[in-house]
Amino acid sequence: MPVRLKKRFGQHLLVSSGILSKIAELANPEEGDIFVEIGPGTGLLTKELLKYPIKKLFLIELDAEMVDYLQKNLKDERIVIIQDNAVSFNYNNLNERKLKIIGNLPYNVASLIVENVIYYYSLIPTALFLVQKEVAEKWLSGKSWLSLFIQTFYDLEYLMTIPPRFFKPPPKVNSALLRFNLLQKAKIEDLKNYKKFLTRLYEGKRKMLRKKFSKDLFVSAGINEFLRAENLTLKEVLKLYHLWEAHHQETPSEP
Ligand SMILES: C[S@@+](CC[C@H](N)C(=O)[O-])C[C@H]1O[C@@H](n2cnc3c(N)ncnc32)[C@H](O)[C@@H]1O
Repeated sequence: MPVRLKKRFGQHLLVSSGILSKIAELANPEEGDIFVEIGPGTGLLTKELLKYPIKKLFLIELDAEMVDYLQKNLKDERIVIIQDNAVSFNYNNLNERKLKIIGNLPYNVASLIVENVIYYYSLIPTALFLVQKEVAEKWLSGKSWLSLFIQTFYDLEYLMTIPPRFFKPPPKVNSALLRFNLLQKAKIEDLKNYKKFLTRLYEGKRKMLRKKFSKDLFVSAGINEFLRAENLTLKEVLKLYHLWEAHHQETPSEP
């Protein structure tokens, strides 16, 4: 029985077999790999991945009806189906040391799902995500808190654009496939604190830096306090964060 597709779960299934097999290939599945697929839906991409000699494939799907469909239709001893929310999923609970992630993400919560993945970066050397093209461009831009948060840990590669006609039902927008490659050096220990700093820095992007943190912070970092967050490089943001973290500078300067 076919499954009823639900808008609230962002269910736009990728139905082009050529593109599905290309995406699986681009995920670079190797013998012995442990994969996690976020939002497997009816399992079309899942089946492509299972053609490779991977060791295990965890499927995280929120929709109970899809979970039921997968349980009945996908028979492979390497899969573990988990009904859970990828926005808050705890990857440590899988008890694996290394996970490769793949997902044609539900567009309404793609940013939240990716933010959650970043908290587990030390487990995840690489990830492949299909998202709304505009969202991919935002993550690549280096001009939003999440873009900086992602790029602190991962190098992003834009792999391809996929037009609406390859999905069922077709979304209104183009989609983009992005690869995340873990950067060698992790530079941050307290990611929640880093998020707190970044969201404050990028909130009201047009505001000058001096409105957001104490002037001393910018003097210590040698960064012009009259600049705006969107003008900063990742290196400068990290410099500011480490100084802020060390000195707990909280108060913005006087106007
Ligand atoms: C865009 S569809 C992709 C389906 C399939 N992978 C494909 O490529 O055809 C997104 C899938 O994510 C599931 N989903 C939506 N929100 C979710 C969440 N918060 N956590 C996990 N899965 C979710 C939807 O039910 C749906 O199956």
